[in-house]
Amino acid sequence: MNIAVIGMGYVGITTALLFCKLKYKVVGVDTNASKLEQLQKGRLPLYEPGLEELLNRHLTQHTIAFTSDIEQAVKTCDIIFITVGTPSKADGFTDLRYIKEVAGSIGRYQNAYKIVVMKSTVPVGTSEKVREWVIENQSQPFSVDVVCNPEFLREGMALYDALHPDRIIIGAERAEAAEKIKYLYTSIASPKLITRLRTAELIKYTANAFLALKISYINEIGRLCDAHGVDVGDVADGIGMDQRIGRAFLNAGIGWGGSCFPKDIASLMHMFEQKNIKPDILPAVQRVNETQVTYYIQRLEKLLGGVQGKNISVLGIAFKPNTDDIREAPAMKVIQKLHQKGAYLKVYDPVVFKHRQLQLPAMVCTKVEEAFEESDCIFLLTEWDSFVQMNWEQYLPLMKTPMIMDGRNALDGHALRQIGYMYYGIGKNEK
Ligand SMILES: NC(=O)c1ccc[n+]([C@@H]2O[C@H](COP(=O)([O-])OP(=O)(O)OC[C@H]3O[C@@H](n4cnc5c(N)ncnc54)[C@H](O)[C@@H]3O)[C@@H](O)[C@H]2O)c1
Ligand SMILES: O=c1ccn([C@@H]2O[C@H](COP(=O)(O)OP(=O)(O)O[C@H]3O[C@H](CO)[C@@H](O)[C@H](O)[C@H]3O)[C@@H](O)[C@H]2O)c(=O)[nH]1
Repeated sequence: MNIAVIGMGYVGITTALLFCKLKYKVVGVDTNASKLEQLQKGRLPLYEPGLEELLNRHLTQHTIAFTSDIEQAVKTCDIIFITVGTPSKADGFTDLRYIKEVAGSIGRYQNAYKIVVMKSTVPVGTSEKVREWVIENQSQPFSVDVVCNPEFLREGMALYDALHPDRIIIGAERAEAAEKIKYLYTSIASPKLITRLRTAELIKYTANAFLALKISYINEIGRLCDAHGVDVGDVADGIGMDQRIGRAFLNAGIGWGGSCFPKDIASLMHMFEQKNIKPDILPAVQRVNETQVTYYIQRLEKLLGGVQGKNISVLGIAFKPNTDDIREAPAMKVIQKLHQKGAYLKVYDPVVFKHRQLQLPAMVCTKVEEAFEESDCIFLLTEWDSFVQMNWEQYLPLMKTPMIMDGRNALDGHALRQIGYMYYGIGKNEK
């Protein structure tokens, strides 16, 4: 059985390599020539641990190929995964233009029965539309099934999550099509839920919104912890021991970002609005996240007696560790806001600037020590292991004012205070 994966981003590359690992022959399709060229040479066009080795293994074994020729891919593959982007516009409207384009091509070049699998995150009802868009473009009638198999991988953990998902959701209108997709995953031991198309689409959004809700909730509780001198990490540990709640996604900090939570919550709200239902919880989840950045900056202003003219150094710009992705990264918002307030900014990230050239109102450091030199405050915004584990003591003498604002509550405040730093987090009031 041959598999085509259309859209070589985080999800597409991971999906393609997963199925190679599961012993299928895969062709990866994209419209971006430079991405394809890199992939063909065994280079990953993004930073994601573990994927490049797997890519090279399967290129050597000829079990993976890359092409811009969607016609050939459609004609030679029985199962076609769609993994193109589904960005949301400012009003939450999900831009389905890439999905529609691909569905049109599938219809145009269809030469036999195909199963089209939606791995891209799409609003309720889209998979049904995809089937219509395929059929509309067919030159002669061929049968087609559309299955929704949402992806739950986390960036930075993509390969592990693809191999060990908590669950595999398969939405379909025809049981035979669902069974065929379930069969692809036979060697993955995770529970598999077969459900309706629309249900599968909604499960994806609801899961992301719930995870963001957990984070916003603990961040709001963190503010109350500050008012009472209570440690939010201890509260999270205590409530997380209740199996009905769980400890995951209760790490307080600067808030959630990335390519998924912000756009998926906006899309989910839009789905409510389209049906004239007013969501109450989702706007609050967004609001806490937006005001969390302001809360940190106000705290910093208070501690430094204003930030104008102060040297502030940001450590970490990726939206989370182990990725070079800066989409909706809280660090970007912090940099813009501090710049507007007249702070002099430096920024260091161990990975991002090796892969991306960015226009920032900040000096980009090539070594971590440059960030400490003459700085009034180190603002940690991505909890890379290299930051958590580094020898902070050796950099202290380089600073003008030895202050750390820990935007991820990731450092050992007690140890840092002992070596002479003024250390602050949010809701971080450990004994
Ligand atoms: N990034 C994640 O961690 C993640 C996790 C789960 C689900 N998702 C969802 O998966 C989808 C893809 O996300 P991503 O981050 O991998 O996207 P991405 O933006 O990194 O990559 C999308 C790729 O699709 C390609 N593309 C666009 N139009 C095309 C066309 N007509 N034909 C062929 N290729 C085309 C682009 O060139 C790009 O390489 C989105 O719906 C997203 O919400 C993402
Ligand atoms: O306790 C926590 C956990 C996460 N975050 C932040 O939340 C954001 C998202 O983190 P994470 O979920 O680990 O990363 P993503 O790669 O965006 O993955 C999410 O979005 C993907 C795309 O839809 C889904 O597939 C995943 O299941 C879902 O976890 C990041 O800014 C994190 O720093 C916190 O602030 N506190």
